[in-house]
Amino acid sequence: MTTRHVRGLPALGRCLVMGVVNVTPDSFSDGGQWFDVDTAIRHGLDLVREGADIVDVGGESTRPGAVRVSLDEELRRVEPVIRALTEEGVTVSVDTMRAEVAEAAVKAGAKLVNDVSGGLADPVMPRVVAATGVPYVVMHWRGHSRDMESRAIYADVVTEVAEELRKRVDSVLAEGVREEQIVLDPGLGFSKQAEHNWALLAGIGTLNELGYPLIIGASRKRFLGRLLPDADGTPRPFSRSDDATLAVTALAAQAGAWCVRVHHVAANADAVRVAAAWTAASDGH
Ligand SMILES: Nc1nc2ncc(COP(=O)(O)O)nc2c(=O)[nH]1
Repeated sequence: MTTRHVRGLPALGRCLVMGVVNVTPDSFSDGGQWFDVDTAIRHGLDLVREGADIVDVGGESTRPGAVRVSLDEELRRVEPVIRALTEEGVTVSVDTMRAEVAEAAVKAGAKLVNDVSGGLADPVMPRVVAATGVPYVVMHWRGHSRDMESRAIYADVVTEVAEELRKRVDSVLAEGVREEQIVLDPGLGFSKQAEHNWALLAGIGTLNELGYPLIIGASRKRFLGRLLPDADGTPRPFSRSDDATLAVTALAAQAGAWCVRVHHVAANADAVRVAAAWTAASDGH
């Protein structure tokens, strides 16, 4: 699945690396660092130099408990960054749940719409994505940040997430989105407890059986910190979770992820190449 081509996006025979530029004051893992437009643009270019194949630009924090920003504020944050990075030849995705932001982002040059709500937050989104024709990330989601944790209840998380993603795919296809536009994402950390995230990572093969490219977004998330607590039991902070992210990247790439969404690009760009070399050698046997 890692070599699957998604229209308008690089096809490199390996898992792609999507670098994150959160133009927000409050994202959980890097809130505020790239809130200034010029800083965000420079950071996006740095990520490409580090090896990012795609730069994901988001203007609204999706961390648990986050309060939504206005449409105008989200547009103000992302549009200039997307336009400037596109003008520099960068392949840009827009991380948004809003159809109007997605439409403006594609007009500014975005080549992929990354919708953490999978079309549930804004019912107009699938029609807008259908009209633009760009690839569309349908992520598994069970509600907005403010109360997503109350919905983290599963009897069999892999089966249920796969089934709910299948339903979202059917719904967006019915709105005119084409099969070849769809990319799926299990939504690690979104209405999931740590054990659910690990089960979904172990279930990448099952999720791939849905038949669509898969993005994995584990970078710096809390379940990694909880796995690696400090001596006093304190979960490792996100700022020191890049090494654990790297291990997930290599394993996810080898398990068949189409793309990983990460903050620290350079090391993860190495990890996907290691996974590709290892897979190529094992395929040779
Ligand atoms: N497709 C996709 N998009 C996402 N956007 C934001 C976050 C939250 O993490 P961040 O605040 O560090 O960006 N996670 C995902 C994810 O897992 N998958």
